[in-house]
Amino acid sequence: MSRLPRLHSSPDRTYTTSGPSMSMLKRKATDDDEALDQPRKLPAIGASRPTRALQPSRTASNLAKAGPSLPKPLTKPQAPSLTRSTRGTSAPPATRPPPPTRPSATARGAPARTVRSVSGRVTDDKRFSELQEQLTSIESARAADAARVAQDMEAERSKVADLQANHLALSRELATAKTQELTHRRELVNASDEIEALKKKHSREVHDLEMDVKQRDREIRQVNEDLRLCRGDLDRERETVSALKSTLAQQSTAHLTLTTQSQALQAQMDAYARMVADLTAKLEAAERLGEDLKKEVEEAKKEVREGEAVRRRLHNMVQELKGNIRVFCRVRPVLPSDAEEEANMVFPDQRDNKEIVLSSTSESATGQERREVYNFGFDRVFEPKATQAEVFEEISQLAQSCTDGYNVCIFAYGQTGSGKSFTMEGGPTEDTAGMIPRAVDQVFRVTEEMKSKGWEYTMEGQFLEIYNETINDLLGAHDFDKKKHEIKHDPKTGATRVTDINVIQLESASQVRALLAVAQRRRSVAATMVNERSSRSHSVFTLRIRGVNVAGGPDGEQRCEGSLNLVDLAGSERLNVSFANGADKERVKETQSINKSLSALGDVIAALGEKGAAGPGAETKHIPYRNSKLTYLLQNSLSGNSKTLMFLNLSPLAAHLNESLTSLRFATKVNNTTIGTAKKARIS
Ligand SMILES: Nc1ncnc2c1ncn2[C@@H]1O[C@H](COP(=O)(O)OP(=O)(O)OP(=O)(O)O)[C@@H](O)[C@H]1O
Repeated sequence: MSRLPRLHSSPDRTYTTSGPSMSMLKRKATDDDEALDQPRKLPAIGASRPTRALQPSRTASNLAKAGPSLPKPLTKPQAPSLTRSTRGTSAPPATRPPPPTRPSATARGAPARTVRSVSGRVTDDKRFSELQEQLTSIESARAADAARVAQDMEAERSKVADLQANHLALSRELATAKTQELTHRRELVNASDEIEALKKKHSREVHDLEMDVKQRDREIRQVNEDLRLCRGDLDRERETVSALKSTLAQQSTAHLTLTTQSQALQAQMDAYARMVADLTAKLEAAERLGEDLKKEVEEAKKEVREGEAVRRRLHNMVQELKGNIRVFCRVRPVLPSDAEEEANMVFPDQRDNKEIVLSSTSESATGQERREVYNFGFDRVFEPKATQAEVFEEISQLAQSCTDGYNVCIFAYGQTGSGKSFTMEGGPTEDTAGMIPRAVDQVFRVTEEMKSKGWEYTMEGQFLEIYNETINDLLGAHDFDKKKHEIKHDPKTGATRVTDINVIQLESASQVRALLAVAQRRRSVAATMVNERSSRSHSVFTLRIRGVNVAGGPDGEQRCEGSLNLVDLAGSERLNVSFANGADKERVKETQSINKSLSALGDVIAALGEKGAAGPGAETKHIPYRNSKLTYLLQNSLSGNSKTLMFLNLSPLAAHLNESLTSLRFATKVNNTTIGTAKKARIS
């Protein structure tokens, strides 16, 4: 607010010339005018200056002060008195020479009085005219002063008028300012309220934002965790995809043929194929001929089904003739990493490939060189140069049996590093793919073909390992399976179930391969002195297959259920080979557990052989399946209508000769065993 000049509140205030001069007032007014443009401080309402008494005007005082220099105001000039007593104040000063003594009238006579009176009158007239002049000048000075005073008065009046006008304007301004102040105060109050409300709103918003930020932080942490898991999954998926890609590349040119089927069966099959073609042609013709020929079509269909039943019976017969338990021996090639000497192994039977002969030389006590020769015969012996495709050719029909409703079990047995995993799982390329992926491919291919004969199949798979007599799910959600699994057999259906194990519906061969890759990574692998990445557990891949034929299959059967168990056994080496120093207790425990389960497997096979040899009536013979988790799990695949194949994998190195001989003797025992109804032809 501007600092306005304080004005007397009373309208009748009298301004005197002792107040601020005009120029000051003007300057002040100018300052005030300028100040009006600025924010001003308004005077407090009702404040007023103390009223001052009206002062004599400067002109009057000036006049008063000019006393000594100016003649005193004059009274009206009077004629001089002729008597002393009538002498007025205008008598000449005392210093004046005393007037001549007047002679009395009697004494002086008239002429004397007349002289004296004329001279006095002349003096007085002179004096009077001087006074007259003084008076005139005084009066003119006074008139001039009066005019000046009047002028000053006029100026003061106009100033007063200006000030009053100014006062009025300021009063109005004050009133306006008050109104504005009130408005501003109201606005201020409103603004304060608004600010308060805004502050509250702001603090609410800040609080909300803080909560939001915390929520976002939590979400970010969650998202980061998800991201980490996703990255882990992605890495795993990438590995799977790369494995799948390589597998796919292998499969693109894979060509598997079934050549081990007997000539007779093949001829029969061809005949039936021709017959099916004829019947199909007849069927088409019959359909064209209409309703009358439907009966013939039905008969033709029946013949097709009967043909399929005959094929199955013949196929089964061929398998049974080959023996329900068979042993294949496979020797791995010498690897670039093998530093040791090669063992002496020969394969004399080049036509049927059923023999292997090992020989060793040692020095006798007498210093003579002693040569020992060991001759073994099996259903088939594969030399180191045998390819995966050649090996699979021999087992493909066995794998196919599971689509006909049989339980099939294929083992790989042998010491660590002898090539079990290579045989069962194989390498990443198409050529090196092992028995499991090839068998799975074949099963899917066969089930596809069987669709044309009315069969619809569903398949499911599980993959587990037995490590230290504990079952571990290889297809579980996590790398380390903490669940406790139990093996349950259904005596009515002969089905085997493992509790809490992941059983996955299988839709395609590639899906199975992806699962196998995941399972393979999880297998318990530990370092030993013999093989850097030695598998110290038994892995069991089980593929269960269920077929439904609504129209009825061979022999009118409408359902069949089979299983394919592919077992990669842990290394069979003896304790003292792997752990000569016995330092690693965990490894010693592993090996003891492995040896226990492998000897339990041998015992079960031996007991089954004894039971088979005893013939009918030996049903009650005890088979020690429960002696190990492995034999208990495979109980239904080692007896009854099951078909069992054991691969004996051998190392070609001389350093492993003793282990190889131990394995060969065990395999011979198994090979000499007869299980079930079929008699195995012995060739040794
Ligand atoms: N037929 C073969 N052709 C080429 N390489 C082979 C063959 N058999 C085995 N190998 C190689 O020999 C090495 C050992 O084989 P593998 O791991 O299969 O032995 P293993 O018996 O399964 O051993 P473990 O008991 O430790 O699992 C591997 O490097 C494998 O690739």
